Amino acid sequence: MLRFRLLSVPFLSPKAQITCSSLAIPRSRLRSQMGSAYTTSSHPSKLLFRQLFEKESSTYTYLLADASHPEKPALLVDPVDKTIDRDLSLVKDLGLKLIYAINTHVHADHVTGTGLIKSKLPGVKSVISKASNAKADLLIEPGDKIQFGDLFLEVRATPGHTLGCITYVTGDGPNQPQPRMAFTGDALLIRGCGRTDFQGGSSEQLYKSVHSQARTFTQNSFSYNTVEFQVTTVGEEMLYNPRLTKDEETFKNIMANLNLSYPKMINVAVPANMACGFQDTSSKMC
Ligand SMILES: N[C@@H](CCC(=O)N[C@@H](CSS)C(=O)NCC(=O)O)C(=O)O
Ligand SMILES: [Fe+2]
Repeated sequence: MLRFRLLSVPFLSPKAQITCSSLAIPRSRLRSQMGSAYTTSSHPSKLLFRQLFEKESSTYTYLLADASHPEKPALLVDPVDKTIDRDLSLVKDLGLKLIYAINTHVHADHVTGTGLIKSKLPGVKSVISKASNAKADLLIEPGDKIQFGDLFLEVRATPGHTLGCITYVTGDGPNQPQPRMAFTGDALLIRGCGRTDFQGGSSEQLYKSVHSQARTFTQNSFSYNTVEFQVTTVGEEMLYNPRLTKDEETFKNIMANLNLSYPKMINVAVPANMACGFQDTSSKMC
């Protein structure tokens, strides 16, 4: 049974909103796309969804909003410092009200934009897991529910890539988008998974957390991550993922022998991301 703790934000009405957009879309086309709700089945969906790319780190940010709500509340998942102006410009163009800037984890490959967003839009709340030990306005825990308009994201624990990694999952129930969408950060990648040799990483935890969460989804639920453009499904990964389809011991052996070089930003990004991306970690803005 999931424990839901509703996060309250003073200016947010009981209904919430989300929206997303790709950088590749010329600004002139954005307004015309705004009216088309993201829908993947005959089930009516109010979710607008955009995937945004940051080319230096090759990472993705997701913008989600409840387009049917009068205030069009929105949130950004894994914003990058370098692309904040672009993201906020898009939020403005689409007539959205950004209420949350959320991280899946303390990233090693880019500096988060959550602090910069707060400095430009003081009403926005930064969000990260309590278990990450990072600073944010809202320190979420598994079972929490992040409401935006009539839509919400569930908070699921998927630790193992780093300490306190979270997967955010679109809500279940009437008027929630179907199939469900999971924002997995770097926990589950397409035919891969996050490495486990960073802060708080554990191949045992990653294996267990991804498998236990996967069992709670239908096979056609979507999985979006921070480092790959395409979407995959939970069912596809449970069948074809070359790491996670192995038994746990084989998985641990694979993960112990990846021999990957470290991301070039790691020594800057990890300390800054403990405080919303600020180099001055005593900043009051986080
Ligand atoms: N040398 C690469 C390193 C890329 C890398 O470490 N990617 C991370 C996700 S970003 S924290 C990862 O977990 N990769 C898993 C994998 O199997 O590749 C670089 O410099 O970018
Ligand atoms: Fe990562």
